[in-house]
Amino acid sequence: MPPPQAPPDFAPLRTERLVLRALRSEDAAALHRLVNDWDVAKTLARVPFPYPRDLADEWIASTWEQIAAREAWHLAIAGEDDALLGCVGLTLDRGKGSAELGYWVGRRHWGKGLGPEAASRLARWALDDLGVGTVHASALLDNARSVAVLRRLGFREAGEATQPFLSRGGAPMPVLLFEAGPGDLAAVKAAAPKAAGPTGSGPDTGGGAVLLVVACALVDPEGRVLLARRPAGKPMAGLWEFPGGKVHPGETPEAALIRELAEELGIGVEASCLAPFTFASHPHPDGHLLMPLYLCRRWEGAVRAREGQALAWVRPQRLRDYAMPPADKPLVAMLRDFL
Ligand SMILES: Nc1nc2c([nH]c(=O)n2[C@H]2C[C@H](O)[C@@H](COP(=O)(O)OP(=O)(O)OP(=O)(O)O)O2)c(=O)[nH]1
Repeated sequence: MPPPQAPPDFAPLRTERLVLRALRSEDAAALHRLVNDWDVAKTLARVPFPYPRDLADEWIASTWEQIAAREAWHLAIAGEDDALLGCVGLTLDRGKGSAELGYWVGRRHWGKGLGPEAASRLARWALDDLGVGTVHASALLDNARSVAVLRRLGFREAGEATQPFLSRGGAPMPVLLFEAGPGDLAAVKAAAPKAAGPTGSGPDTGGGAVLLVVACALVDPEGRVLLARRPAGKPMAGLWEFPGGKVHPGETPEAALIRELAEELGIGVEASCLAPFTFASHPHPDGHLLMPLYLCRRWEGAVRAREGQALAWVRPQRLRDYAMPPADKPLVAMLRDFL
């Protein structure tokens, strides 16, 4: 049978913000641009780096064959405007009645939870519509963010393994294995704050989940405080904030902050150098924000913007010149008095 020349007739899967559809020939240039990026490729076992442009065309055609043969569903993650944001894939193991799930999202679209949103939709489709009993997934052992995402989706840890990574020239890399059955993912559906939407968990109802975010005022030897600007595409983009982020399930606030400071600023911080200072408690679209703020004057390495965010070292008296989220207002006043 000649290979298919056009995308198969696959009924797209939809999520709140995304469409998961068959890849098209026109996606090749965007796919190449997004995946030919070391920060994306390094976490993927089956993607070479650098990624040749021709491979994008070949890969897209091969996904059509796999869908037609009902062997694998490698789909485009598309936004509301149909633009390609990343890919999510499912490979069936008919013999075992299971499927392997994987996904990646282009760097410029990170930080919005798009990968987990796509992955959980495709995993549910595998369990509900394809009828597999187990969905497997894996993450590099040192990729704390991916590991936390899989746990948050409801995946259970199922051991460790070593897997060759094409992106690293075939080098064997330690990975954590995960699996989920129908019950696991159903539980996540109920627990995911974003899936509940603003109606069920609105800030003023008092019934919403508490969103635990940790933040840090890094203070340099001149007494200036570091602010970071929220990048375009994130909620509250353009506002200045204290570096930090959400506490993942199973993490302590200190561990979460150490992880965020390493990811965002490339610095190493000891838990003993994080001094609890105060906290913010404020309504938030995803529930109710509870944000401990730590002070830190000692860290390892030079602060640099690892996620393309603007950074500013600001004298306490000038903090009020920077537009910040409403939750931060009382924190700024306390810092000004204290420093
Ligand atoms: N880091 C930080 N977040 C703040 C501050 N003030 C404030 O309202 N927030 C809010 C903004 C966000 O809604 C939330 C932090 O979530 P985030 O999306 O930045 O967290 P994250 O880095 O874990 O990102 P992601 O994985 O969800 O993309 O807390 C602040 O000073 N620092």
